[in-house]
Amino acid sequence: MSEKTKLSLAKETKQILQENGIILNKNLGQNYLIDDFKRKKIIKYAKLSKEDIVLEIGPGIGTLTIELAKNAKKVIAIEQDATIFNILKKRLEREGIDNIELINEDAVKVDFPEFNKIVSNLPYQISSPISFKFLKHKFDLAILMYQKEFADRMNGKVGTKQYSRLSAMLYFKADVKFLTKVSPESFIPSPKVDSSVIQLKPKDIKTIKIDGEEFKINDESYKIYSKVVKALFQHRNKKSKNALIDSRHMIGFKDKKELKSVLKHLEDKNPKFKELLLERTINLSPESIMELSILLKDHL
Ligand SMILES: C[S@@+](CC[C@H](N)C(=O)[O-])C[C@H]1O[C@@H](n2cnc3c(N)ncnc32)[C@H](O)[C@@H]1O
Repeated sequence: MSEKTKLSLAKETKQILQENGIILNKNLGQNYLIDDFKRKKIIKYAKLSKEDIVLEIGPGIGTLTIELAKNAKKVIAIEQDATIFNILKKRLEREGIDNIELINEDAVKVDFPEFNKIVSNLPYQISSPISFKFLKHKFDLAILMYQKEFADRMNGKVGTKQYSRLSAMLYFKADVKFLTKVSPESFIPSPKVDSSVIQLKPKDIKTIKIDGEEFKINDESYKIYSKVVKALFQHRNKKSKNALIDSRHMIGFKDKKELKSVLKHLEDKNPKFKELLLERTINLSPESIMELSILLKDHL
C-alpha cells in the first residue's frame, strides 16, 4: 500500500476483521491495538537492528509483527488462535514478507526458538506464566504490554501496596522499567483496564553479602528463595516469623513445633535473623528475604 492510500491502523484493523468475519475472543485476550502513535512508540523502544531476532507472543493480525519485521532480521511470532493465525499467514504471503516465522501454538507450552529480543502486546491471561518463562531464556531486552495493575506489581517497591510476590521474584532476574501508559481506547474492543508498556532487562545477580560474607545466588538458592517468597506473601501484613509458621507447608514443614524450634535455633545463633523475623513481609526487601532463605537453607 502506498503512503497516500495507507489506512489508519484503526480502519485497517476493523477492515481485516470484518472481511474475515472475526469476532474477537475475550478469553484469549484479543484486544487489538489500533493506536498508531503507541505502536510507533513500542517499535522505537525496542531499538531494533538488522541483527535482531524478535520473539512476539500473540501477533494477532500482525499489527506489531509487520513493523517489527521491517526493522529486525527476523520475527518469530507465536499465535494460539488458528483462525487468526491463518489470516496473518495469508496476509504475509500477500504482502511478500518472508522474515517472519509463524507458529500456531500455545506460547506457554511450546519451546521457544532462539531470539535476542521480545516485543509483545501480551494476552493478559498468560502474563504471569509467560513472563517467568521469558526469564528462563537469555535475551537482551523485552518491551511488553501488560495490564497496568500487573505491571505495577512487577515494579512494586518494598513497603508499598504494589510490592508483591511478583516484584520479589523478578528482583533477582530483571530490571523492570515503566515506559508508557496505554488507555483502553487504544484497542478494539476496549478492555476495562488500563495498560502499561514495560521494559525488562535481564540481570544476573550472582552473589549477596551477608555480614561481610559473600553467598552465591545459584539455581538452588533461587529455588529456596521462591518457596520462602511464596510462603511470606501469603501473609503480606504479618510479621515474617508468623507468616512462615502459618505457611509452613510451603517451605516443607508439616509440624508447627518443628519449624518453631528451627527458627528459635537460628534466632539464638544470629541476631540479624531474629530482627528479620520481626519485620512484616511487605517491609522485607528482596535482599532480606534472600538472606532469610540462605540462613534457612540447611533446615529446609
Ligand atoms: C492482546 S492481543 C495482541 C494482538 C496484536 N499483537 C496487537 O498488538 O494488536 C493478544 C493475542 O495473543 C493471542 N493469544 C492468546 N493466548 C495465547 C497463547 N497462550 N499463546 C499464543 N498466543 C495467544 C490472542 O489470540 C491474540 O491474538
